[in-house]
Amino acid sequence: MGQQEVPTTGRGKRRLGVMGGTFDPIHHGHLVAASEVAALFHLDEVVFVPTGQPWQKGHKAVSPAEDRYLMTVIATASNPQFSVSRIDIDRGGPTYTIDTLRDLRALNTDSDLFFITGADALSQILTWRDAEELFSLAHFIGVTRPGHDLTDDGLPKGGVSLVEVPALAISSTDCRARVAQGDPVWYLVPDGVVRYIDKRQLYRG
Ligand SMILES: Nc1ncnc2c1ncn2[C@@H]1O[C@H](COP(=O)(O)OP(=O)(O)OP(=O)(O)O)[C@@H](O)[C@H]1O
Ligand SMILES: O=C(O)c1ccc[n+]([C@@H]2O[C@H](COP(=O)([O-])O)[C@@H](O)[C@H]2O)c1
Repeated sequence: MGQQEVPTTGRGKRRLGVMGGTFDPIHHGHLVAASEVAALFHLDEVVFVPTGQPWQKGHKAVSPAEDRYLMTVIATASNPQFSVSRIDIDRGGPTYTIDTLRDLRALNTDSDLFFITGADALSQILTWRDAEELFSLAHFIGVTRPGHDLTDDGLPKGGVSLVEVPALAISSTDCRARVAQGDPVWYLVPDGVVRYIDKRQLYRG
């Protein structure tokens, strides 16, 4: 892992990383994964795409999309390689990565796409809508995450790379629980996100 061959890009094409997530809230696990993959895969940019309605999290209450979007903007603003897209929020309805990738390809005809996903999400990918078509739209990069096995079993050969990233045992679930209990989330999420959670009184239960 980490030493895998970097897939080549079409001639003259930009290399655009895509980091999808519910980001409720965005934390340093997300940011380190994106930064590490950007360096290893020579990406020109990583676009963070907050979900509109994450249909597989349907049983859990999710914060308003605008709050998740703004926290993602705050967290990524200082990195010139990072940007944030509203496409999944503005499309409306449940979020499917097949739509994310189709839309991003249409908007970025000069780019090859690299979809970044943690080990937990990668292990669920065959349950996603139109799973078999996903791999024709982007190269998938699975990253290690503490507590989860990283494997490409059952996934198309050549469609997925597996990468070891610095282990950060941080989850949005844990951040929300900490805020609800009055515990600090300093240094688990960027400072501006701590301030935003406080200002908007998110996760107070
Ligand atoms: N600590 C981490 N290390 C590596 N990848 C991560 C980490 N946390 C999240 N990811 C990956 O980032 C993407 C978006 O994750 P998401 O926004 O659902 O965060 P989460 O912490 O898993 O949230 P929740 O706890 O609410 O389920 C997913 O592909 C997920 O696997
Ligand atoms: O396409 C799907 O059916 C699908 C199902 C579950 C998750 N995803 C995507 O996986 C990414 C991480 O999702 P989540 O719910 O773990 O925050 C995000 O980009 C989601 O849109 C996609």
